[in-house]
Amino acid sequence: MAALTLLRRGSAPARLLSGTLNARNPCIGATQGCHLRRHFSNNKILVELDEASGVAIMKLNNPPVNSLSLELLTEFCITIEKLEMDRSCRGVILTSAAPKIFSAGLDITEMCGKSAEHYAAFWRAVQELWLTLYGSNMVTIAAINGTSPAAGCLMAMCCDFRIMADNPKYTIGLNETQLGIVAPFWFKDTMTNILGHRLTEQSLQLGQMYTTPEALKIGLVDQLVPEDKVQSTAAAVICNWLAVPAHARQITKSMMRKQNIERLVNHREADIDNFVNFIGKDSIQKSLQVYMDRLKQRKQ
Ligand SMILES: CC/C=C\C/C=C\C/C=C\C=C\CC(=O)SCCNC(=O)CCNC(=O)[C@H](O)C(C)(C)COP(=O)(O)OP(=O)(O)OC[C@H]1O[C@@H](n2cnc3c(N)ncnc32)[C@H](O)[C@@H]1OP(=O)(O)O
Repeated sequence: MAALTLLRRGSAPARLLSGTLNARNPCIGATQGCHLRRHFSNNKILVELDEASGVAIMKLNNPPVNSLSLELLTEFCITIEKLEMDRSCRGVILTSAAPKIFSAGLDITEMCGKSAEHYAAFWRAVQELWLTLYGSNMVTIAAINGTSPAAGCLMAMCCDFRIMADNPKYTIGLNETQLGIVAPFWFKDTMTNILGHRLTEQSLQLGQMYTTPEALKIGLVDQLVPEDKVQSTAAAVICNWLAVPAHARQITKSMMRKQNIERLVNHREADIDNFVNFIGKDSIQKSLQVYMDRLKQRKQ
């Protein structure tokens, strides 16, 4: 099921009309203390939905580093789709349950020593995550409470606004070339829409990981806050976004993202074939193995 919410759902006005929230200030219920919270979780995603504010906090919970395994990717998409269908939910704050790591990106072990069928299923799930999150009608805020390489950075870039913990140890960026692999065109397109062509080219070629002040300076993140203020800032920011008339905001979001989304939708199978051919090459498998070995050696 291709999750192309922004394109395929003509539901913005319906969602707006059926909302239980104050149209001028959707967070007003929350500030008046009428909290109705629903918790639900899959194995690897924790969700707390505050029906008064219409905001769900979605925590990645795949220790130790929130690597995006096939299982996590699948759960992620199911969760977003479930929230998207839930009339009491209008915004999502995406964050990590793991201390110091937002997400280590794709689970490299899913891309090593497996069958072509496995690589195809894995890549389809990665595409689905991007289509679901980038194409979401909901307001999405990334509360980046730790380091966020590669697909971790991609998830954050899919959101409408990025708040990062101002910790000198944390970094963020698309580092694929450092692993000897290549960020696909839709990773590139997502970054280009945020940073522009020149900076994206440089960033991707170098596989650059940015410190938090660097990320703020180039606009990869929108706001830096002390670590203990990440969640409260995200809650305040999402209220501002939810205060905008939903149908107008959603149509605008769709207008800005539609081209990129259509490009992947129209080339989805070719992109999977490319990935399977690329990742199955002996030289690429060797690069990934060397990278994993280095990661493990760092600890010794
Ligand atoms: C022509 C083009 C056509 C098609 C496109 C082709 C290809 C595109 C392909 C792929 C795109 C991929 C995007 C990605 O997301 S790749 C993943 C990139 N991720 C990284 O580089 C992060 C690597 N990890 C780290 O840097 C660090 O682990 C850390 C900074 C996130 C955390 O550091 P810590 O010191 O806190 O923790 P560690 O001890 O390093 O790690 C703990 C544990 O976890 C394992 N691990 C870490 N990251 C991953 C990962 N991404 N996948 C799987 N496993 C990971 C690490 O090895 C440790 O395991 P052990 O405890 O030693 O068993």
